[in-house]
Amino acid sequence: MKVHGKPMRSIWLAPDAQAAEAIDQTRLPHALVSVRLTTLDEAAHAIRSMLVRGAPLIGATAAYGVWLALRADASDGALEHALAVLRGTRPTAVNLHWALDDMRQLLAPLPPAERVAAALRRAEAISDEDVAINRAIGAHGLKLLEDAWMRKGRQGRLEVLTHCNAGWLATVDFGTALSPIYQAHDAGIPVHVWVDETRPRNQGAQLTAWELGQHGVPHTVIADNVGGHLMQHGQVDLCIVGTDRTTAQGDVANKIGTYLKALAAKDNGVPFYVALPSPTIDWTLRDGVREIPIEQRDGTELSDVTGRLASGEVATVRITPEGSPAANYAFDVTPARLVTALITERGVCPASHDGLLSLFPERRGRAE
Ligand SMILES: CSC[C@@H](O)[C@@H](O)C(=O)COP(=O)(O)O
Repeated sequence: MKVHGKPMRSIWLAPDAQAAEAIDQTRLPHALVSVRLTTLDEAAHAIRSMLVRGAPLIGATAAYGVWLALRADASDGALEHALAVLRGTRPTAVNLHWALDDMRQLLAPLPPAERVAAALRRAEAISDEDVAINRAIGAHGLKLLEDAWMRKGRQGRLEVLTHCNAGWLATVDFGTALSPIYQAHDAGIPVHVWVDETRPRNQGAQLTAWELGQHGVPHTVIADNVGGHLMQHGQVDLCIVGTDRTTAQGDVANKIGTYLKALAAKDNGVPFYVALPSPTIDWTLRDGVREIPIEQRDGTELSDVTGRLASGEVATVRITPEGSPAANYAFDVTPARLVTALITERGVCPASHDGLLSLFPERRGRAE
């Protein structure tokens, strides 16, 4: 996507080809700065502390992290160590495991002398593939938005609600949930986006609002609890969110609070779409509520809030009483029955095992 008129991705190879560079998302929207990742530890830190975040971008960063590790030591032991370190950074997004399994399959059989160049090539390819996938998700999702706009009689605005950030910042480019929105906006559909603030880390208020603003998409930030009210009053035509892990039967884990939006959508007859690239499908799992590991993060993300003071200084302040413990569940699972359809790079399908197999027939009959 473009920032200040210049094309930009969320992660890229540094011009000197000695590091990966990524936007530091903890600094947005107050500052657009990049961070240089030169070692395995820096890549792992970037994922763990959410300088980079969003399932597809976590996967791409991990792939670069393997390359960075091998530059220091390309032995079998170093490769296994790098994979283990990166695997331990965040538990819910399965794209991380997908990327690491992919890197291992490619690199383990190679002689150590060939591993560094091969790792970089594959990390670059994973990034490029993510961009192509998200463009295709946008094209398939656009048809749904066009249909919704037609159903509305092309009157007023097309009102879309999204949760968290599943835009280009969460991927290498274009985003998943936001990709159809960008394409619809570019096609002249008057889209307006209700942006859930997405406590506690405020990815909606800080990242989605920034992204949409950069692209000129009309949007309004709302507190997380507003969506149900808007849906009851006919102010949401459809919801689109991303996902960090989708099971083989179509259950989806996404940012905490997604489930409540899906319940409200169901109660109000509002279509609830989930956009995902195929590396987000975990074909080994069925029952998302019982089987998907849910990340719990430090309670300070809840008790402390960061923002810009009137002076322009960015500061972090505590909002809860000293001594009150905070529980910080980062994701929840929306059962497939609440999902109207899944939007993938291969097309749109029902959120079910049969639906997914209709788009990914090569998985049929495979031992999960
Ligand atoms: C295309 S991104 C899909 C999800 O990764 C996104 O919706 C999300 O929940 C991100 O969570 P985060 O904790 O910011 O990594």
